[in-house]
Amino acid sequence: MISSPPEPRTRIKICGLTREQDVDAAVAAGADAIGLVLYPKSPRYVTAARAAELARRLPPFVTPVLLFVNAPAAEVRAACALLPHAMLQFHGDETPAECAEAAGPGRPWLRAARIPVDQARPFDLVKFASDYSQAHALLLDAHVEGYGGAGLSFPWSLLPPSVSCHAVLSGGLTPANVADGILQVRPRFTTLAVDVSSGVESAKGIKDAGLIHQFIAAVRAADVLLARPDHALLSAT
Ligand SMILES: O=C(O)c1ccccc1NCC(=O)[C@H](O)[C@H](O)COP(=O)(O)O
Repeated sequence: MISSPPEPRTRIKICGLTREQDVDAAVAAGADAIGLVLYPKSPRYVTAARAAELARRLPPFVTPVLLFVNAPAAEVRAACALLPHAMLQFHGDETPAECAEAAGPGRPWLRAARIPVDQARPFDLVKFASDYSQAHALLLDAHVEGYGGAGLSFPWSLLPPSVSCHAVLSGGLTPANVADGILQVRPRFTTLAVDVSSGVESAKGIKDAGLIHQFIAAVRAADVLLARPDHALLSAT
């Protein structure tokens, strides 16, 4: 059971960056983390060397996150050697033991929980959180072909009322729906961050600085609402 004080602001990860100007735009807008996709089948793929080049632009306290899909542990370790401060995101079918082995001791990792968009297919998130209890947080994403980054949401209402873990809401978030997502989902978890890729893009792997700013402004607006003592009433109406 994790017990943390309430988060004053929602942390934000912008995922799938491939260009210097997009890293700079994410930082300028106030992102807490950037995601670099080390999955060769992704249209947002970057090599580990390119990821390290992009991550060198980051100021202190903005975290690079390396995303893998079913990569061998040796490949993960080799990338970590180039980006010693990176966090990891396992977004495939990795077991808890495979995640722990690839990350090695002391390096924090996120595990994607790929939640069916079809309401008829049950997904036991409480059991998943227990199975992946060594994860720093669960990243809640829609179960899509190609593993992720498809811009599709899962039905947030299907999430259990209470799960004792840190969570990152993702999957089809946009400047228009992220505030609603935070209001609906944050009360169910120990803390909640958000993650976006497609919703701030003009094309796959090409981010739009204006959309990144709009997305982060919408998150901040949700934070202001959540800080109000009557926020439960507001989100119910
Ligand atoms: O971005 C990809 O191409 C990708 C490929 C394989 C696995 C995961 C991938 N991306 C993950 C993400 O960008 C996010 O963590 C998440 O899926 C949200 O993506 P989006 O729905 O596009 O906002």
